Amino acid sequence: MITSQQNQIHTTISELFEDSKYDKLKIMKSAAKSVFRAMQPLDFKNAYLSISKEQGEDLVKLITDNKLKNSVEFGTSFGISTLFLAQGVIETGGHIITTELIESKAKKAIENFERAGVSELIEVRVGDAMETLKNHDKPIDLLLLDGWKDLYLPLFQMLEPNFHSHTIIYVDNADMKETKTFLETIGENSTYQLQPKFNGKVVLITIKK
Ligand SMILES: C[S@@+](CC[C@H](N)C(=O)[O-])C[C@H]1O[C@@H](n2cnc3c(N)ncnc32)[C@H](O)[C@@H]1O
Repeated sequence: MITSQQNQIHTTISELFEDSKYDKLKIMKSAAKSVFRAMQPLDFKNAYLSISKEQGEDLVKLITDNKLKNSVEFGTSFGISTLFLAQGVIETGGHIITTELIESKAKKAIENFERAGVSELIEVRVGDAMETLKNHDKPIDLLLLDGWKDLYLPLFQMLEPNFHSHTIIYVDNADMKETKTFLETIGENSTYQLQPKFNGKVVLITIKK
């Protein structure tokens, strides 16, 4: 049963990666439009901006190796990373809360989760993560940060009461300027340890034992 479900997820992920090959062009067009102002999520309403296949496979391993169940994701986009999370939590008996600001993206992601047969594992919250996750009061085993970088710190601080000794925070785009500032702040806190991966594109934050 799990195998056929895994195949269905795998097929959907492959189709989405195929569709995402036009992302570079879309990103360039959006960047050109926003020369005179900071780029905003809406500028990328048609772009996947997804994690790589290698990162996704690594996330699945991280979940299964550490038996992570309760996952929270900031930044769903069209759902590629969420589907990798689903591949992991199917094995551990867990589930996912994911949140996306742009309604049309969330809608498409929900369709993709249905197509992959994993809707029952995923709760999609549409809106600003600072609102949709505001009253979260359940233990978080895995937090995936992959939304707008200026929110990494406030969101981390807001969700911190839900962390426990085995929580893993997966920080994507760790090499971006704003993320580096966030990581410097977290690095000053003796509670946490930071482990770079993928040549610094990703950093894992864990609780010091
Ligand atoms: C890098 S993309 C996420 C890619 C996705 N995790 C993947 O790998 O397939 C970032 C997403 O975060 C969303 N986002 C930006 N600000 C947000 C906010 N305040 N709350 C929720 N989502 C937000 C953007 O609309 C965008 O779709």
